[in-house]
Amino acid sequence: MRVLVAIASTYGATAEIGEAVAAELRQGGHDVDVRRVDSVESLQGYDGVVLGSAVYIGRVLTSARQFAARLAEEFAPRPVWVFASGMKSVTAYPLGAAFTSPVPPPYFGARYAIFGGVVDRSKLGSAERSLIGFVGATHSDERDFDLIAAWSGEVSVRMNQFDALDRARSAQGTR
Ligand SMILES: Cc1cc2nc3c(=O)[nH]c(=O)nc-3n(C[C@H](O)[C@H](O)[C@H](O)COP(=O)(O)O)c2cc1C
Repeated sequence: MRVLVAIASTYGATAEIGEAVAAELRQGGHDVDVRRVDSVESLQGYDGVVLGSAVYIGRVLTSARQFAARLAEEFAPRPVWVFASGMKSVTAYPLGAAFTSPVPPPYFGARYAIFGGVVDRSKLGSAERSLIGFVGATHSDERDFDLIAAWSGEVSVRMNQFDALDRARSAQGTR
């Protein structure tokens, strides 16, 4: 499957998670591009999408929501997987199907995997530094790349199932 990993990231932690997801999908035989959400003008040429965003003050980034809204019509026929990176409500292993299945819109409305992210105080301004205590996020790197690989591996298998179904439908002329 030709896959777009579209990322909304302020300080780069989620972008690096996106690269790790892409590496695992490539291992599964998929052809993958990782791009910032703002730079994607169309989903033409992609069979599926992984959308990942950082969480700030209890919400995924506006750019991720805008991306989903802006290309809503193009998303419709494509399977979409969603993850977030944050320091709270991190999804535990083992991952259930609810976390590894493609999701319908609105993309951050249903259940989705939340991976531990990064808070690097040295990159933050004074307002953000005072906010991290308020939201309960602490200075650390909580990314679990084994968990991210496990999630991506399951997503990769599901993508292959979609691909097989798509081919079968095309062969029968029902697509
Ligand atoms: C000001 C600020 C607010 C944050 N608010 C939340 C939050 O509400 N919930 C959460 O889980 N993580 C929160 N985080 C943690 C970020 O989601 C985490 O650092 C994320 O990995 C950052 O990704 P990025 O480097 O791609 O921007 C916050 C971090 C900062 C700096």
